[in-house]
Amino acid sequence: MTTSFRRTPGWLDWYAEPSRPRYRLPEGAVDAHCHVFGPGAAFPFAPERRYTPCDASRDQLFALRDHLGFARTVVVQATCHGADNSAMVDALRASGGLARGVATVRPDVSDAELRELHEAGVRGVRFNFVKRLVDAAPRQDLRDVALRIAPYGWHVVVYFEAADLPDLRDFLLSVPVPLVVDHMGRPDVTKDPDGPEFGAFLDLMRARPDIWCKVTCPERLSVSGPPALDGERSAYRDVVPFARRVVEEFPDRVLWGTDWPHPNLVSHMPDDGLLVDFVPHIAPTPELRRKLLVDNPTRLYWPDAG
Ligand SMILES: O=C(O)c1cc(C(=O)O)oc(=O)c1
Repeated sequence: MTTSFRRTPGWLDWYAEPSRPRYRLPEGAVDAHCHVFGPGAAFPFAPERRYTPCDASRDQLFALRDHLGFARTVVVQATCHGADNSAMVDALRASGGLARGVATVRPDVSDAELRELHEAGVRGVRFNFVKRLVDAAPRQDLRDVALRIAPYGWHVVVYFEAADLPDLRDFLLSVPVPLVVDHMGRPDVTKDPDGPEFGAFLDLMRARPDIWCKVTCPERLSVSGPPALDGERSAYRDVVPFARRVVEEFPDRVLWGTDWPHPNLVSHMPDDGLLVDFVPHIAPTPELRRKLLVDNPTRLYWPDAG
């Protein structure tokens, strides 16, 4: 019996025919933030999910990787799969070592499960504080998880909104493993990049040398646009000052990714080829782009590759 899942009303499927980027990605470039969704018939979506996506399979993810010119992939567990990491692990196992993963685990996860996840290529866990996506786990549970994964050398990927940073800051700084912040902590880009809100995020980055930042998801944050559609090679201009600030101040601990298949977008679905052309606007030199796309993600996820 195959379970059929009905997409959340208004769901936007990923962009079917992405352009080729004009910007030619460097050798060894890593898409450091993307997901797989099911397919639902093989990997049912979690009952506690807050949305029901379209299918977005590992093979479709790898085809996009090759189309855009990435060499490697970091597959991040999507909240629609809860703590059932099987779709993500399946993608890692099918990748021939070209994909690493970030899992969602509960505090009672067994050591056998952690070892199996590590063997498959998982190198981190995700703590999600975005209220529309999950009921955030109690802080003590998250601390327990961090202690469980520390022996594996894993890090913690955190997803939060800028308004919640003041309340989260002390907890984040207490996590005893490296942190990787998704989507710059979702700044309000109508505010001043030199203002107190983004300043609080930059201060978090300055507080510890092992806090990394994904300068990702301009399509989620932009108010001004223009969208990465119809050949637009200079998209989401209001996000550029924020991302560029992070890249220039922390060049050795920034990462970039497509966020394909782009869950929960409502205004439009970006052409992933044009999204790649956003990168030169935020990393304006070849050296910064090599750090952002190759050196940093390789050091974090493939430390033995060198
Ligand atoms: O903003 C979002 O809706 C979103 C959701 C997820 C997820 O459901 O895992 O991941 C993301 O990176 C962003």
